Amino acid sequence: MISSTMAGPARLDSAVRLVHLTKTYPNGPEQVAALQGVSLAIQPGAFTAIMGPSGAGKSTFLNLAAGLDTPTSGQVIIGDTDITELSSDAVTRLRRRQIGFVFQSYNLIGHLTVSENIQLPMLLDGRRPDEQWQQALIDSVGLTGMTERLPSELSGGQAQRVAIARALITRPTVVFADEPTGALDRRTGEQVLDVLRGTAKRFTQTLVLVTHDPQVAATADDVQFLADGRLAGELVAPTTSQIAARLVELGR
Ligand SMILES: Nc1ncnc2c1ncn2[C@@H]1O[C@H](COP(=O)(O)OP(=O)(O)OP(=O)(O)O)[C@@H](O)[C@H]1O
Repeated sequence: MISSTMAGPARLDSAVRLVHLTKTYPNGPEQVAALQGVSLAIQPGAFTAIMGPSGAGKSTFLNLAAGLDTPTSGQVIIGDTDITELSSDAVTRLRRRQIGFVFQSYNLIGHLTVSENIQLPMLLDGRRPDEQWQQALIDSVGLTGMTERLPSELSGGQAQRVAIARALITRPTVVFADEPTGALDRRTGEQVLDVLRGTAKRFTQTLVLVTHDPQVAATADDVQFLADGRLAGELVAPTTSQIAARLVELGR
């Protein structure tokens, strides 16, 4: 699973490795230190939840780890590639091939059908979608028969299933999800989480998920806590109440 002590030099068996990662945002004349030296290694196939109080740096962590944003200093290593050494075009290519990202707000393209939305990452990468794989994904996330609908004709849960299929169409090695159940009611959120976790397991993908919800985090292999931009402990296979207690300590 994860260990912050595993984040030292060269470990090729990590799916994602962060080394002394920092991110500082300008805020008028001041600077906001959103991440302050985070080192972490995540093993292939692990399901890791990231938790912490509001403003702790969770989204920043995820955006940097997924190559959506660049760190102020430190390294992000996906497989055996240090993406902080790549050009932005090369990061985009690597992201399109190895990384899937699921946002809280689905981020579907309104005038494209379900099927077209799912195919988009392949088309943007100049590749033809594998029809068998696409159908397997559609069936796997429970969208059979809905492929010609527009996003406006979907419920929130269905829209998030489309976003999950879109994240997986490129067969990424790592899937990052930022509050993927945050906009859904509990029952729909649980179903969407089952889909995300189930597909990640079936296709041996590493899953890194930011959540505020202790029940969601309790389904992970382990939970990493962030507070004030720093790692603030780990719980392996925790219960919901252990997670809730830790969040209270951190002043959620
Ligand atoms: N683009 C930005 N410009 C300036 N400051 C930012 C920017 N993005 C994030 N921050 C600041 O960095 C810190 C960490 O933000 P981040 O969104 O990563 O926290 P979070 O743990 O995801 O919070 P939440 O749970 O509320 O979503 C906060 O103080 C935030 O205000």
